[in-house]
This record gives sequence, C-alpha cells and structure tokens, in this order.
Amino acid sequence: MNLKSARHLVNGSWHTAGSAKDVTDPGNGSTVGEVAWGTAGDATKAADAAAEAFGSWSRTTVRQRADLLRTAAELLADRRDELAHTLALEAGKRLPEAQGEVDFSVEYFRWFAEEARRTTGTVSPPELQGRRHLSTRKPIGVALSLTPWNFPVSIQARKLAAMLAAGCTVVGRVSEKAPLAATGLFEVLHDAGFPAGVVNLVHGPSREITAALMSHPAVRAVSFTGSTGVGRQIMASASERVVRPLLELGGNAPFIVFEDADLDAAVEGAVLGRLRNTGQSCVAANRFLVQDSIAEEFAQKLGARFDAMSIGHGVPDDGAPVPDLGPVIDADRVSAVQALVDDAEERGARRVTQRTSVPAQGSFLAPTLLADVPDDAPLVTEEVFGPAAGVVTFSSEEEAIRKANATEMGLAAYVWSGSPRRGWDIPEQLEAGIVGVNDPLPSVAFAPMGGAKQSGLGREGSSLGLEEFEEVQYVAWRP
Ligand SMILES: NC(=O)C1=CN([C@@H]2O[C@H](COP(=O)(O)OP(=O)(O)OC[C@H]3O[C@@H](n4cnc5c(N)ncnc54)[C@H](O)[C@@H]3O)[C@@H](O)[C@H]2O)C=CC1
Ligand SMILES: O=C(O)[C@H](O)CS(=O)(=O)O
Repeated sequence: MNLKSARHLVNGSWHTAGSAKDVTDPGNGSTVGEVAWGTAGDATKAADAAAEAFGSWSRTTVRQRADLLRTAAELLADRRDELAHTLALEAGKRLPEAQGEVDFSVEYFRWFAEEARRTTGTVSPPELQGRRHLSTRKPIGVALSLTPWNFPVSIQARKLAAMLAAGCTVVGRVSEKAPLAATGLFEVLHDAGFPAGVVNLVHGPSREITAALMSHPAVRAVSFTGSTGVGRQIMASASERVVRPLLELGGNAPFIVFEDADLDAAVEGAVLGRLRNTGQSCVAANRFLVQDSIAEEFAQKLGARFDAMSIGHGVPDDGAPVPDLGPVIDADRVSAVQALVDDAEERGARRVTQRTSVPAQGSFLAPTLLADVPDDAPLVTEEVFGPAAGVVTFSSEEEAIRKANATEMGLAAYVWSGSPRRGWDIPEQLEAGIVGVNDPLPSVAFAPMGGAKQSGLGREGSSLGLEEFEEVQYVAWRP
C-alpha cells in the first residue's frame, strides 16, 4: 500500500493532481506524506465514473456484493497495523486507538456484508381479485461520502460499507487534515476487487470539490459527517436537486452523574468519555452534570485523574510506553479549546486541574477540568472538541433533564446511576440519538448511530444504515 501519497481513485485508476499539499504529524510537525490537490474537473470525472458503473454494479446480486464486502473486511484486517500506524501519525492518535479505529472499520464491512443479503420487500394481500401489490428495495444511485479528520477511516467505513451493500456506486472526499489512511481504505476496496468506477475518491479544496459533486446529475444521496455549520450548507446544496441528505453532525453530550452512581466507575467513565481521541469526538462527554451532593468529590477525583495522565506523541519511540493522551489535530484546535477554558474562568469558573505543562513541540493541551461553571458559559453550551470540560451541578432529576436538553444539539448523552428505574426513565426524557447508561463508549456497528435536533438526519450502522441508500419501489401487478 502507498500510504505516503493520498491520490485520486477514478474509474479504477490511481491519479495524482497538478499540485499536492503536505500532511503533517500533529505530534511533532513533521511531514507524514502528501495529498493530491485536485479541482472541480477531477470531481466531475469521479462522479462520471460512478455514474457509468452504476448500471452494472446495481444489478449485481446481493450475494456478489456480500462476498466482496467480506473480502474487503478480511483485507482491511490484514493491513490493520500498517494503516493504523499511518492513521496515528497523521491524525495525532495514540497507536492503540488508531488500531481500534481500523478494527471498528472492519466490523462495519463485516456487518454490511451480512446486511446486504437482508434487503427484503413486501407482498400485500390483494383487495381485488387478480391484483398483486409488491414492494422492493433498490439502490438509490451514486452516493457521496464526505468525512472529517477525527475518525477518518471508521467514518468512511460506516458509509462506504452501507452504500456498497445497497448497490450504490460511490465518490468519497476526505478531510485534507488526515487523508492518508482513509485513502488506504479506498485502496483496500480497490484491491478487494470492487469493479472500476464503483468506488472513487477525489481530494482537493472542500468547497470546490463538494460543489462539483453535489451538482452532478447522477448523484442521488450525500452522506456527510462533520460540523453542524457545514452540514447546513450541505443540506442547502442537496435541496437544489433533491439529493437525499444524511447528516452526522456536531454534539454536546451531557454526562449526568446521580448521587446513587458508583462514583469511581463514573469517574473512570468520564475519563474515557471525555478524553478518547483527545476529546475530538462528536459523541464525547462534552459537559458534566453532577448531582450537588457528590459534585465536589466527583470533580476532585476526575481532576486528579486528568492531572495524572501522561501526555505525548501517540506513536512513541521504540520501547517507550504509549502516553495516556496524544495531541489535538492542530494549533487552531489548541487555540479554540484554550479560548473556551479562558472564557469560563473569566466568567467565574474554578480550575480543578493543576497541571498546565505539555510537550514543547506539537499541538498538545493539558486535560483541563473546571468547576462552578456558569450554565451560559460557552465551555458547556458549545462543542469543545478537545481535552477540556466543565462541571455543572443539579439538585433534582427534573433539573438534570432540563439542563441536559438545553442545547440545540442531540447526538449523545450519558447517564450514571445505580437505579434501574433511572436507567430506563432518564434516557426516555433526553433529546439525544444515542444514550450510554453507565457506558461511556456505546458505539457498535450493529446499532443505529445518529443524532436528534441539529446533530443530524438519518442513521448509520444497524439495518437502518442500509435503508438510507435504498429506494422503495411499489409494483401494482395484474398477472
Ligand atoms: N456526528 C458525527 O458522527 C460526527 C461529527 N463531527 C463533527 O465534525 C466537526 C469536526 O470535524 P471537522 O472536519 O473539523 O468538521 P468540518 O465540518 O469542518 O469538516 C468536515 C468535512 O467537510 C469538509 N468541509 C469543510 N468546510 C466545507 C464546506 N464549506 N463545504 C464542503 N465541505 C466542507 C472538510 O474538509 C471535511 O472533509 C465537529 O463539529 C464534530 O462534532 C465529527 C465526527 C463525527
Ligand atoms: O466521530 C466520532 O466521534 C466517532 O464517529 C464516534 S464513534 O462512532 O467512533 O464512537
């Protein structure tokens, strides 16, 4: 595999472009590789290839598609360590987390290899003699797979596997901040034997490339993962030609801790929930809502865990242990998170963590926890997308629910309680698409992943993820 150069894949051939951009390692600023920097013309060629291949690919049998997806899963698993190493370098991930992301990607191909064969329809009983009423599910057409930098491989995998299982042909575009391993995923699909034109990938300026793809007459669905702001733009663009928009957008997950929770388990869950991927996850615990009777004990325990974490490059030199926390994606992310922390302190929040030292080189932040955060502080009203969080208190269940829902986002939420009743009652009242009850990492390939409110439209994974790329056709038949 060539994991140093993120090239275009168009109609079964790999291409560079007139120019290229460097891909840098957030942990030390070194160059990891380069990404072809294409144009609208490259995007149109990719969509043309997908359109050309759609006729034959959409008529393959579900067994043929399932077999190819299973081959892709096996090939991806074979290349896991090589892909994960590149992913860790370009995205600033801890190596075990990069390996976990590739493993998770394999699960999506395994899952949709099975789901491909469960595309069923209906036969309705006739109300008039001599009539038959049938419905079947067919691939919607050419689908676009547009993804961010924080989980560049698994977010592509959950889209590509479903699209291909449904019988769609695909054009992908990945964030230029971490394009190398994601391109390696497309190389796996190419090498697995997907026919020319079925899977295409184009790199270049996001607005120009996306505009060219969205305006192509063969494009019928767009699956986008990224910020809510860009998601709104994608949705507006999709309305021009009534393209089906599937949007996995921003989050602001409340991490609610009741006084009847196992406090030590909640603290460990909070470490994972906030700091996985250095906090750069849309489903991350974004704010801590803690019952007032245990709030200070929770904050002190969590703050001590944050201060004790080792920080460093996610792929350490030979023999050195992998640090507990890696860098964030770039200096802009460092500034954005630091600004939220500084603003909260100016509003009267109290710093719980003490450590501020980080490695001198690279885009690092010390994990930071603040207490007594005002309800209107952007640290808790906005998506942090980094290793910082605020603690807000509540007295009653009603207040916890009200504060949890007081955001336009509704992707994930977390409830920590020893009460089975709360474990059932509280999620029912939360405006979130995904709820973890005493579980900080709920994501699996077979569950529906997606958000409520302004966190998105549609679901990925599960059987629902396949239906998003299918059209239902009804046939009224007089045999
Ligand atoms: N709901 C979910 O599953 C996820 C949501 N996200 C959200 O994404 C954000 C972080 O990822 P980013 O890559 O910074 O998001 P982003 O929205 O800036 O970029 C996402 C993708 O869109 C491209 N893009 C940026 N501006 C564009 C435009 N005007 N037109 C077309 N394409 C454009 C980027 O190059 C990238 O490939 C966070 O807000 C996070 O919550 C990230 C991962 C998963
Ligand atoms: O973007 C993300 O944060 C990930 O998609 C979350 S998960 O599905 O890997 O948990």
